[in-house]
Amino acid sequence: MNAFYNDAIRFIYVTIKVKWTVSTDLLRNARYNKGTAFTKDERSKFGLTSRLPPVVETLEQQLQRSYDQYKRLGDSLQKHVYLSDVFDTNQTLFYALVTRHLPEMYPIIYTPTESQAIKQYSKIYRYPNGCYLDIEHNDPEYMKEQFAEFGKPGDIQYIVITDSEGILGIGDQGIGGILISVAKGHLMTLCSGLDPNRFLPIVLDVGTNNKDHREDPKYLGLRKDRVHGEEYGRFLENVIHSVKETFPNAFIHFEDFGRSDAKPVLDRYSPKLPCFNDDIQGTGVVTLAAIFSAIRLTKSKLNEQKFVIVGAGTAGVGIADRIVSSMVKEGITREEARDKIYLLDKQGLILDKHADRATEGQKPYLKKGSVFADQSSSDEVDLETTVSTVHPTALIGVSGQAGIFSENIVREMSKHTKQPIIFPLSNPTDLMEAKPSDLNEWTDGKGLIASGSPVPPVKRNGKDYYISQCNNAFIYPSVGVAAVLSECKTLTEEMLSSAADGLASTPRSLFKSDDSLLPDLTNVREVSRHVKFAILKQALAENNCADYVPREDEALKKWIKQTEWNAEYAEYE
Ligand SMILES: O=C([O-])CC(=O)C(=O)O
Ligand SMILES: [Mg+2]
Repeated sequence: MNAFYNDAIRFIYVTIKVKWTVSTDLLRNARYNKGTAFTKDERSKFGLTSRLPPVVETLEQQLQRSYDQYKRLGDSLQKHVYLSDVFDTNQTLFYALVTRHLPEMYPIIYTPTESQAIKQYSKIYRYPNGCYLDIEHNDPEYMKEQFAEFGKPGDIQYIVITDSEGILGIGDQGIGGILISVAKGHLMTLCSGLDPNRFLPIVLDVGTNNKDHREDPKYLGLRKDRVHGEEYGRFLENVIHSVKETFPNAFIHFEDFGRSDAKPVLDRYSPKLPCFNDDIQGTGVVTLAAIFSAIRLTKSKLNEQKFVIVGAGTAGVGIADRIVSSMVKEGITREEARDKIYLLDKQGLILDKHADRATEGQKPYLKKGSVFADQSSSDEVDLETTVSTVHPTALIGVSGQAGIFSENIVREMSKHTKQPIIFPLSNPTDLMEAKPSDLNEWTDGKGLIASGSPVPPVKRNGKDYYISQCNNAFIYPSVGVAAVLSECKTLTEEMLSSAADGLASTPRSLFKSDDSLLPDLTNVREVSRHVKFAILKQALAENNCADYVPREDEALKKWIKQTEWNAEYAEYE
């Protein structure tokens, strides 16, 4: 009797406790929370009835309220914080809201507002955003335990890792870099349908040399000099090893690593496991796709172009390498292709005499200083001299130097080429190498312009010129999801080339206007299906693809669409 009584008490206690736990879990778990959209039945089943106002709403009604709240906010950073709160409380509502207002909210959750949020991370911090690994815990066993908190082996499919040294064009941001990993994940879902619950954002805190952060009493990361060299290498090796042990099928995306580590890290891991560097490969591929569109408009060939690339870091070298691969495919030698590309860093054109300071990635592009000896009064060859000597057909900026494409330079370039291709790609907006409206003016409307951050159309002489956004966001979500779907052993060069071809050959109906260089953001999901199709076809041709991937074109197209995650509420039993 006594035992029965005790059991009964325990039973009641456990039931209540379970109910209590479930209700708070459901409301506090952004993945499952539906807020006011929990049905009457669910409310009563999970003990939520008195925890919610009585009216049951649809997702549509919630979307309207959220959008009204969003509209009432003053500046972009406030809007960013608001959307982060929605994400942290109700993931379905977040993705449904941003999907509906993508062109408006994309610059808020991503570039350029993201850069303000990263700079101010420790000030605006409210809620942890992913996985934080610091170099003071440089132990693979510890790391595996931490990763296991985020899921079982099959749970995580896609991981974005940053070490925060080269965030956008704003450099070392320490712990705040977690938000670039988070933002990249949001776009994976919005643009290409990755299940957000299969995604893990990681920041590696190896210290920061950013004085502002180090001196900020609110700073949330390690207050020590950034670690480089062997210790850094061992730390990264432990991280990658532990990731692969815990989540063997996860694809790894490296983001915003510093210029000295980005390429060596990619070279170390890309032959061994499925991984990708967005700044080198993503920016390279999307820029090449925009170049393909531009030369289609100028009715010329890639091999007939001469490129001046300003900014010789990860993105600059990545773009140069991608152009070279395509030129080689068109039939010239690697050396001939490299001769057509002029790389400049902060000091100017990178010349043979700079071999000592050049990174491995820059070395193939060194130019003979003697060619410029007569043109330049100093030892260095600046951008103006390079442009007036070389007469480039394309000028690409990934320098982080606002305004470096000056009126003189652009007018000089325009004298020698009818439709100059000019891409100021530095992010965020205030770091662009020139304003698209100025470029349009200085080229008399003839310039084929694309920017890294979104800008409104340029209005001139009664005409609207749409400026395409040439941001890696047009490519990495498709590359990433295609790599996950294929379960490829490694991401090959040919798969990347097929991504550029896939993007450049998307149906013109998905572009804003005839002279747009890249498709319109509103159509990004549709565009991404074309790109994924191209990549998966290549993976199939290489036998680098799981057995379950359909072999036949129509079945493959259908399957790609079916695998996308959509922001809809599920019913709970
Ligand atoms: O995040 C972006 O907008 C593009 C990018 O990778 C960068 O600028 O580093
Ligand atoms: Mg980046």
